[in-house]
Amino acid sequence: MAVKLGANRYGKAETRLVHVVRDGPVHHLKDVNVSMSLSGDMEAVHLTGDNAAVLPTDTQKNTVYAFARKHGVGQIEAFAQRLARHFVASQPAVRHARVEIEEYAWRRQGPHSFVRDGTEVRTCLVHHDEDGRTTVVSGLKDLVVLNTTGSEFHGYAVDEYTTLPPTTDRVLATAVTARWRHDGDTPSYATSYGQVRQALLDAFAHTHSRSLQQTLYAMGERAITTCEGICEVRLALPNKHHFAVDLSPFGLDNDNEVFHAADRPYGLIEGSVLRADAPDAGFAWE
Ligand SMILES: O=c1[nH]c(=O)c2[nH]c(=O)[nH]c2[nH]1
Repeated sequence: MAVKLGANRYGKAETRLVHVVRDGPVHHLKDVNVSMSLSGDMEAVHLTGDNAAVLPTDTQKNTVYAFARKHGVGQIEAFAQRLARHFVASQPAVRHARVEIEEYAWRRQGPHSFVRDGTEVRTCLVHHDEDGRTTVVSGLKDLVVLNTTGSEFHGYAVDEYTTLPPTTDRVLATAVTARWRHDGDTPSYATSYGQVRQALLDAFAHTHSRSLQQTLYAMGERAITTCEGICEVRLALPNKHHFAVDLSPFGLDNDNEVFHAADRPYGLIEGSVLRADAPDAGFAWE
């Protein structure tokens, strides 16, 4: 039977880097998790055990630390591009690099004191290939938001297994995972991040929701129409259900005041919102 090698990539996953910039008595902190995958002419290592084309994943990890020392970290999108370009430019067998970074936020408490800022995580995904094509996707995850009213869900399809009561007033809560694709030059990834995050929050807070799907579209639309340089937003919104507790056994009413915050199962609403003339995504999301 004829067998051949299919798609493959390799790299160091989850290099945890904490970088302290000592600016006199005032220190600055970056806390990131870097994962990379390299691909290219890797037939020999798989088929014959010839490792000549393989830059060890251990070296990749060392490069992350060395680059932090030499160039600093800065915006994660820029750090990821520096790493991706380095591997494609310096290793003849490497034709494509994929670098994914998560950044954990620390809020300043003093000149050298910090407190972890909630659960929210900033993310990026960068691809760079030997033809000089670079794609940049920025994002965030675990941004937890909740509206205590302004959310309805009724008029849905019904069959013999439907028991969900329609509602015109419910709690709407989710942990936002959002990723947005840049097309063209984004002058400042820091500014862009703040703008998109705010657009997502504004749309969540100010949309009178008839479904989480409608809220998802409003969030993506707000980001695309108000933030320069992004052409597509992908969102994943778990519906963190809040069920009003039946307090009638205790002779108590419950007018949407006491809820059971259910953990699982949860509805998972996912979708992409694009500028109508968005260019082809190529390998950006891979
Ligand atoms: O906003 C919602 N969308 C759904 O698709 C759905 N399904 C469900 O049971 N509750 C909800 N809520």
